[in-house]
Amino acid sequence: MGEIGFLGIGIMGKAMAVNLLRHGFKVTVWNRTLSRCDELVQHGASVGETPAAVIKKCKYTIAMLSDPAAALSVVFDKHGALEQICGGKGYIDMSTVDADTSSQISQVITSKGGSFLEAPVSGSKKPAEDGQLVILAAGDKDLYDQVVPAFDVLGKKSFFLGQIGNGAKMKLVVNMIMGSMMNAFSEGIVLADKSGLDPHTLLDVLDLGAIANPMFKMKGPAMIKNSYPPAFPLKHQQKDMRLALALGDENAVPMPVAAAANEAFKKARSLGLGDHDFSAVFETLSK
Ligand SMILES: NC(=O)C1=CN([C@@H]2O[C@H](COP(=O)(O)OP(=O)(O)OC[C@H]3O[C@@H](n4cnc5c(N)ncnc54)[C@H](OP(=O)(O)O)[C@@H]3O)[C@@H](O)[C@H]2O)C=CC1
Ligand SMILES: O=CCCC(=O)O
Repeated sequence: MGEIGFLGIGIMGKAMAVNLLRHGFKVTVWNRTLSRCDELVQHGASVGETPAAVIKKCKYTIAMLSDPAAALSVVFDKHGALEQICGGKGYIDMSTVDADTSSQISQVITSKGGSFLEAPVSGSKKPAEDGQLVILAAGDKDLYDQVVPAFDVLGKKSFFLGQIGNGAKMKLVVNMIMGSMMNAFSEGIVLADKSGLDPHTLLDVLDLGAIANPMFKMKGPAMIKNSYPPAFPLKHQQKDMRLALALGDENAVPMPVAAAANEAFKKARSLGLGDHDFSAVFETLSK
C-alpha cells in the first residue's frame, strides 16, 4: 500500500497508528498538538508538519478526529488536506461525524480528483490497540478495496455499506443505543445499591443473563468504584447522541429514551466530566 498518512493522534488515532506500525506499515503522522507525535516517532513513525504535507507524501491518508468541526477544519483550513489532494490519492475519514459533514468532505476531495471513504469504527481504546475494531465504511468502493490490507490490521471485521453517509449513520445508530444502555445500566447500579443490594452481585447476575454484554462487564466494576479512566471520552459520546438525535429529527423518528440519555450526558459535561470515560454519566445519579 505504500506509506500511510495519519491525521489525529488522540486516544484512538494513537492506538491505530501504533498498530499499523507494529504490522510493518510505514506511517507519517500529524496532530494539531504536534508534540503528541513524539511518542509515535519512538514507534517508528515520521511526522508531517501539516495535513497538507502528509497528503503530499502519502498515497492514502487516514483521519481520526474528535468531531465534525475538527474533521472539516483539517480538510478546509490553511495547510489542510484539500491543498494537496489530487488524482491517485485516497482520503479515509474514520472520525465519528454526521452524514452531512462526511458528504461535504467527500464532495471537495472528489472535486479535486481524489477518492474518499468514510470509515467510522465501533470499538474503543483496547480494541484499537488489539486490531479488533469493527469498520463501517462507505463511499468509494475502489478505494475500499485498496485499503483492505490496512483495515485487516485495524479491525476484526469491515463492512462496506454503500453510498457516503451510510457509514456515518450506522455508527450514530450504534452509539445512540450504547449511550442509552449506559444510562439504564447506571440507574440499575444505583437502584441496586440504594435498595440494599450488592452492586457486584448485580453485575454477576447481569453477566449470566440475556442482557450480558462486554460493556457492562468491562465498565461495571470501575463504575462501582467511581473510576472512569477515559477510553471513550464522555464529550464524544454526547456529541454522538446529539448527532443521532438530529438524524432522528430528519427522519421523524421519536427517540425519547435517547433524548433523556443525551440530557444526562449534557449534565455530566456541565459537572466537568467531559474528558472522563462516558461511564462517568453514572456520577449524575450517584451524587
Ligand atoms: N475513544 C473511543 O473509544 C472511540 C472514539 N471514536 C471516535 O473517534 C474520534 C476520535 O476519538 P478519540 O481518539 O477518543 O478522541 P480524542 O479526544 O482522544 O482525540 C481527538 C483528536 O482530534 C484532534 N482535534 C480536535 N479538534 C481538532 C481541530 N479543531 N483541528 C484538528 N485536530 C483536532 C485532537 O488533537 P489535539 O491532540 O491537538 O487535541 C486529537 O488528535 C471521535 O470522532 C470519536 O467519537 C470512535 C470509536 C471509539
Ligand atoms: O464511539 C465509540 C465506541 C466505543 C465502543 O464501541 O466501545
